[in-house]
Amino acid sequence: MNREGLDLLRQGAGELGLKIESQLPAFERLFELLQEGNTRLNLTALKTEEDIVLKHFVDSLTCLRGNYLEGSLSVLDLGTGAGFPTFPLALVRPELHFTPVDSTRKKIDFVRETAAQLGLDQVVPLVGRAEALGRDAEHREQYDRVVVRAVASLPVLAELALPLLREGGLLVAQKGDITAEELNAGRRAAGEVGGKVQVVDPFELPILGDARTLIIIEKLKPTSSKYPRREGLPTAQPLFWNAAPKQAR
Ligand SMILES: C[S@@+](CC[C@H](N)C(=O)[O-])C[C@H]1O[C@@H](n2cnc3c(N)ncnc32)[C@H](O)[C@@H]1O
Repeated sequence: MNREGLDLLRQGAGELGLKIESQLPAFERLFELLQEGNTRLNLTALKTEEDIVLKHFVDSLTCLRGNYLEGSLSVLDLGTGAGFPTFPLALVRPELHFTPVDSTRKKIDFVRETAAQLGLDQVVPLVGRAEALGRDAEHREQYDRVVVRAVASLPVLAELALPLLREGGLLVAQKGDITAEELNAGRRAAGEVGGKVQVVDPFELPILGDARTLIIIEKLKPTSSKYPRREGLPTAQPLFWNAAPKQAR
């Protein structure tokens, strides 16, 4: 990473109230590994240094707003892709235990190799679909937190994530500008799967000013064994919502 990239990272993290001076070498290494991985595997659409620093690293760190990820918690990252938000969060919060999950094996292979290169023993990746893990006793109702960035609309996320959370656990969903319709469907879906939307926190991405919303859903009671529905259905037929299923942010 060049000096401009490091300055952007320092500044972006600083705007979030984070001091990351001692982690900068690890972020530089992550940047290199991501660039190598992109050349080999075409992992992410973001390729410029500024985009990777601001839209992957700083954007992932915004999940720390509101202090919902403090302490020695088990955190499942649903649809981690090339390891986001897991890697930036794991670098600045080493006490968190991460299970980054993705249905694409080549992405999880990359996440595993990268975690090993960065010495992040507390990051243990898993290939799988959230629908299957949510019905597997080894994973159902086992996690303190589910974090998610850029995977699906809020009603889909509620159905996929809430079965994985223990009672009292939180879904921390980092999204773009959310419409009233999506939020309304998300509230109803959360109720259906045993949760409640507790916080809707709109904010701007540091430096770029892009609209973001951090949504916190708390799991209040066990999820009905009806959920999650079979693979693909939560996305194809989102609970309480007829809008385009592919909307990710
Ligand atoms: C747009 S990418 C986002 C990746 C990453 N969270 C980020 O912020 O860069 C969405 C990822 O979610 C994964 N995904 C989508 N639905 C999933 C499911 N039901 N279970 C597991 N992974 C899923 C896809 O394979 C893809 O890698």
